[in-house]
Amino acid sequence: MEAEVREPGDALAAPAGWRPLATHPVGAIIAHYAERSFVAGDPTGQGIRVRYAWRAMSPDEACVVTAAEPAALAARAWFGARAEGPPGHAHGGSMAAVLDEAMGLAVWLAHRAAVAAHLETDFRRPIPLGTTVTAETTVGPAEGTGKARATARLVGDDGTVFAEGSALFVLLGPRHTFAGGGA
Ligand SMILES: CCCCCCCC(=O)SCCNC(=O)CCNC(=O)[C@H](O)C(C)(C)COP(=O)(O)OP(=O)(O)OC[C@H]1O[C@@H](n2cnc3c(N)ncnc32)[C@H](O)[C@@H]1OP(=O)(O)O
Repeated sequence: MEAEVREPGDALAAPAGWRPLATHPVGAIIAHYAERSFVAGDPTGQGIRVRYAWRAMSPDEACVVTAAEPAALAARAWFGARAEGPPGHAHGGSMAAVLDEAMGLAVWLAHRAAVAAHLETDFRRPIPLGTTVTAETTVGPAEGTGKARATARLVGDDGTVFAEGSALFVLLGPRHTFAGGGA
């Protein structure tokens, strides 16, 4: 039997100073993919609900990237009964999945479409089911032949850091085969 879990209500709304991802010219395209994804693609389900947001960045912010109009990406994420791992708490895989997708989409927004090549996660505190957290991301500049590093953390509304992630993304080019696909 699934645990009784508090619904997020308005808690998934963009934080103050942030706007829904679909209102950003590039973000609108990215949001289209997020709507289909395993992580954010079930906005009313009992697993993970994720809503992305962006804000403009000033050129002197630490994680400035190469986009013409630098933008930061964050997410509000809620963990429901189907995201359960330890009793009453979020599964580590669900936390890592939120970190992975938030970092990935932040790289898409800063650079271009990319896939994770290497992902690390530190789990700092268990997330009680029914909790809404903010996924904060940073993205570094493009490196080498086309890769970028990103970080993300899941932060509670009281400032609790539940998990931290870092990842290397490979920026997709003509030699890659990720467009389309499926059976
Ligand atoms: C809604 C949208 C979702 C957003 C996405 C969310 C993120 C995801 O979950 S993506 C899905 C999970 N990821 C995958 O399935 C990727 C599977 N892996 C692959 O397809 C390939 O290994 C791929 C594309 C990452 C790299 O392949 P390829 O481009 O041939 O790599 P390659 O040329 O060897 O390496 C490119 C660079 O990356 C580096 N690199 C590649 N893999 C790694 C790795 N695991 N660790 C460290 N460095 C690596 C290489 O050293 C090289 O560096 P440099 O440019 O300095 O020489």
